Amino acid sequence: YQLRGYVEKYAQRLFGFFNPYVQIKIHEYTGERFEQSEAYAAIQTYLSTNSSKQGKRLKADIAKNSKNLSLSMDDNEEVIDEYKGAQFWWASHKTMSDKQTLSFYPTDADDNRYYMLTFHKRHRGLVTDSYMNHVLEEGKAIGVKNRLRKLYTNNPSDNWYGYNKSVWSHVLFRHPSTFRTLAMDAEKKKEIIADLTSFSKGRDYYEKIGKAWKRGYLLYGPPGTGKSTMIAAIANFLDYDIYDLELTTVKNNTDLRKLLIETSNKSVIVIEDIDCSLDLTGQRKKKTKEKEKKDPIPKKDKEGNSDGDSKVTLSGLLNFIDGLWSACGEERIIIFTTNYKDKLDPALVRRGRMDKHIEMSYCTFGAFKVLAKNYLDLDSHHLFETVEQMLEKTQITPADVSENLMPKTVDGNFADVCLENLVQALKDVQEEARLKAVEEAKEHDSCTKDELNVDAALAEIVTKDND
Ligand SMILES: Nc1ncnc2c1ncn2[C@@H]1O[C@H](COP(=O)(O)OP(=O)(O)OP(=O)(O)O)[C@@H](O)[C@H]1O
Ligand SMILES: [Mg+2]
Repeated sequence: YQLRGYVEKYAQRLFGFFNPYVQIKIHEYTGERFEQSEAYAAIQTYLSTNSSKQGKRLKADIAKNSKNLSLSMDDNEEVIDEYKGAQFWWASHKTMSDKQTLSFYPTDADDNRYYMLTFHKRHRGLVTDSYMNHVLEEGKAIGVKNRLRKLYTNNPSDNWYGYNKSVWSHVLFRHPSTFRTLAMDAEKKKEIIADLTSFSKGRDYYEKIGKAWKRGYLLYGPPGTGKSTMIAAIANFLDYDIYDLELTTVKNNTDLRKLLIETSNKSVIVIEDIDCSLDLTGQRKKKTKEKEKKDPIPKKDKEGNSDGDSKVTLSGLLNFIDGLWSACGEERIIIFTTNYKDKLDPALVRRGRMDKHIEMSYCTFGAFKVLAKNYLDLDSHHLFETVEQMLEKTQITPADVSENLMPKTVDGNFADVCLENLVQALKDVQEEARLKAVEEAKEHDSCTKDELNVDAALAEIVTKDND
């Protein structure tokens, strides 16, 4: 053995002297952990694009968390990669382990796979400076594109230490909403898409300006105007995971922070109906304390629990979004939705926390045209003009419009029927609004009359008193 060791050592030295090539080995499993090394996985995905074109013997498999069948090199195959004019040879090898022991947990780790990168020694600088990073980043990016996306929800804080230890649980995220199907004015849509695109490509920019790579969106508008639909469209557009945070089940600020830490990069963190989730209308903490002083018995919340149930405070939430901890990940979008923007504390929606405020409005003609195209495959119709005129004066949500555009009968030309239904619905809404306005006017009238009466009565009393 000793002799063999010596011979190998010197033979390699001699060989190295004449051999102009450098080799780098990347093992599949490293160290004690039986977990595939990140570098190996990234290289595998990177090479899969190359090897599926060049390789003759390939392996097909569905990798963990991936939606596509991926092809990779079989053992002892080789592919050539080119980068900045230099050539790189990648080969996949396997060494059988010479351990004679039986393992309790037979894993793939027993036969050691590795990639061998070979390149000319004049490219050594290129490899250490940029090629390796290029391979890893590209590989990771392809991996992210191929992965199955997930929709997470937070487990109630109470369950974290029991049987189910994780703070988030997930299902696969499949929502068909896209920006194409989202009903909205074309201009506004374009602006949002541009904003998202520049965000997702903004790694260097955010680093340059010294800001954490995250962005806050506030979506506000009446129910049924497409806020949730927009969130799904954003996640689909950027290929991000979604974390749907249910604030009412988070016990306190520390737990909130823990949830934040456990989120992955490239994700959308959503808090829906932020105005209902917390008593954020109470402004900052000081004011609630003042209230408590006046009102020493703890108030009960909607479910009848006493105040101690969720102790997430406004300041806790502010820190969640924009505090020091919020920078512990990157490429994250935080979205709040609300029906009443004015109810929210200004500190919560200031720029930097909620960078972009998007109003989801009642259906406009532009939005209607998208719906008509989606639902009825129509670009124009003689009723469009009527609809346009009516939409200008009517407040109807895209949800109501789309309901009317769904065919309910099979007979007849259903585009005509649907549009007629819609016009009728618009008329109904207008009539309803008119009646409401009349009623309000009446009420207002009687109120002012009552006030006048009270004033007169008071005046009478005062004069009597004076007398
Ligand atoms: N802008 C829109 N584009 C396309 N579909 C829409 C749009 N707005 C609403 N819809 C349709 O109406 C339904 C309700 O929309 P959504 O759930 O997004 O409303 P929301 O604004 O989140 O309401 P809420 O405030 O009650 O949560 C969706 O199923 C969707 O199909
Ligand atoms: Mg919603």
